[in-house]
Amino acid sequence: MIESDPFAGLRVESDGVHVAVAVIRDGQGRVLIARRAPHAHQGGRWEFPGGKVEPDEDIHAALRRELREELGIVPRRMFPLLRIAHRYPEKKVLLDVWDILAFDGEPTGREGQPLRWVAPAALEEYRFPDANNPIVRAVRLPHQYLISPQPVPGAERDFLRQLQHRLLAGIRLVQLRAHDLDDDEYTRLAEQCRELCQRHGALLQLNRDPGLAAQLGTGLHLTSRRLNSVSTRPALASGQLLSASCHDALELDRAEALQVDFCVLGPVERTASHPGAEPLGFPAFAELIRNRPFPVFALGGMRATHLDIARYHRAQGIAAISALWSP
Ligand SMILES: Nc1nc2c([nH]c(=O)n2[C@H]2C[C@H](O)[C@@H](COP(=O)(O)OP(=O)(O)OP(=O)(O)O)O2)c(=O)[nH]1
Ligand SMILES: [Mg+2]
Repeated sequence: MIESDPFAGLRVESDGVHVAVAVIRDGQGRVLIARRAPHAHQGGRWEFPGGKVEPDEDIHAALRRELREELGIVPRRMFPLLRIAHRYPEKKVLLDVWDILAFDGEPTGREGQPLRWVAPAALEEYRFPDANNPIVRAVRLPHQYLISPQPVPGAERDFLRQLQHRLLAGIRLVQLRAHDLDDDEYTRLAEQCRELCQRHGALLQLNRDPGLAAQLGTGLHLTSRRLNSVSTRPALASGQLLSASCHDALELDRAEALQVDFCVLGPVERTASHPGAEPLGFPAFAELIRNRPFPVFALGGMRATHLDIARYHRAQGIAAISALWSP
């Protein structure tokens, strides 16, 4: 079954060339890439399969046709991933990127193009067109972002034990949110979390001053207040991700200006942790993240069962405290 797009039927508002792009995954989580013909636009670079949407097509028809023509497969289950408007010196494109989770057939390079199945972490080794950077980032991120509850001072061991359980259960992206700890307590706990996360191949985002993340070599998560107060992107080494909390279009604009690697946006649903906040709902969430060149997680009242509806609305996935900490 093909998941429909909440924006299907809407004509593309960009004046760029609308391109259907497929992130095709196999059972091991590897992603299929192809090498563009030498004389094509962006020739010789690696790409995610796809091509231009014809004037009489919607995005699903274009994906089905391109995947049949280029690879000989039929997509069965897909979610929208990102839409990226990018201006090359010679042309503008709007990459409409879809995650293909199930398909029929065995992909072959039907136009003679070399194909490769690549682990997400190895995508960095390939040269893609410049517009593809957000796609590579989204492919490498998981679909669940665990935000820690406030650790009780003195009960750090219980906290770390629970974090380990969650990592063993498959959590791969964690934010240490602990505003109640003083700087020394936070730093000690952050070092222990970093070690645990490293051991499980998970990414850790520190929600503290930027210097600590730089010093410990972790990612950095900006609260919306910090997002609004920093004027330049905090210095982090490559591979250390910058994320931010956003509530509205202005904060998403700021995040975009700082070139964040990903965001959370909410509250999408009513949530016990912020009872006064008016929820956005998924349609407004989808409208706010439309054409943002970075992955966005839905936050606020999310449970694991919201994952499909969130992804249907083009979220990277869900972010949550209690539902992911003690499900
Ligand atoms: N398919 C694909 N196109 C990309 C990617 N990144 C990127 O910038 N593009 C650009 C390059 C091209 O300008 C445009 C896609 O055009 P295309 O050459 O694949 O179009 P097509 O399959 O319809 O082929 P044709 O009709 O031009 O022969 O989008 C990507 O990852 N995959
Ligand atoms: Mg193509």
